Amino acid sequence: MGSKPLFYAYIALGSNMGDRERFLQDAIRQLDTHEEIAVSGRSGIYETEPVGVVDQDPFLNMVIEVETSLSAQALFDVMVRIELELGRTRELRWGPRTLDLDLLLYQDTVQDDPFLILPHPRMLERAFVMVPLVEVMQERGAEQAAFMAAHLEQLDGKEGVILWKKI
Ligand SMILES: Nc1ncnc2c1ncn2[C@@H]1O[C@H](COP(=O)(O)OP(=O)(O)OP(=O)(O)O)[C@@H](O)[C@H]1O
Ligand SMILES: Nc1nc2c(c(=O)[nH]1)N=C(CO)CN2
Repeated sequence: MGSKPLFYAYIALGSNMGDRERFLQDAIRQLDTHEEIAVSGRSGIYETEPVGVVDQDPFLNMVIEVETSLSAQALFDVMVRIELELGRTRELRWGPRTLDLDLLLYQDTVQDDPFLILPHPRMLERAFVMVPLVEVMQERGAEQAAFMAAHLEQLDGKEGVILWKKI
């Protein structure tokens, strides 16, 4: 990534259609292949109950940490392109999807552009995001790990209950 400054970001991945694990692994590989993105940490993969539209198959969810020289918007653009390439269907909000990529955090950026809100506006309510996020942050010794862990305790598994940790 040359001599450009590097930024940290956390990305949530979810899939509940087709070969779910394959979609997650392919998305990670595509992100890591980008010359300005390096995947620097990953959580385990969790199977979780669907939140929102509950009458759908369980999800696999995980969170990765990336180092990037891209801006938040440029990183998000890459994520959207990967979602489209891996064939995500977008018919129903909170409905089934082959691959969903959400940008949770980009450094300590706070912004409310409706196309890219940071931190992700619903992350603190979702066990399927917070459990793997805390796991990867603690592993990486990230600055905000303790803050996120405190939020996780308050969550008490209300939304997106973890069914089991797969890997
Ligand atoms: N931090 C963010 N990460 C991902 N999408 C975001 C973010 N901030 C705003 N958005 C916007 O949210 C919109 C809806 O995203 P998406 O289709 O992934 O929703 P969803 O996955 O069904 O639900 P949710 O947003 O609750 O996860 C997109 O148009 C996207 O631009
Ligand atoms: N368990 C779980 N439920 C969801 C998920 C998800 O990733 N995991 N994604 C949704 C749309 O963002 C809606 N509901």
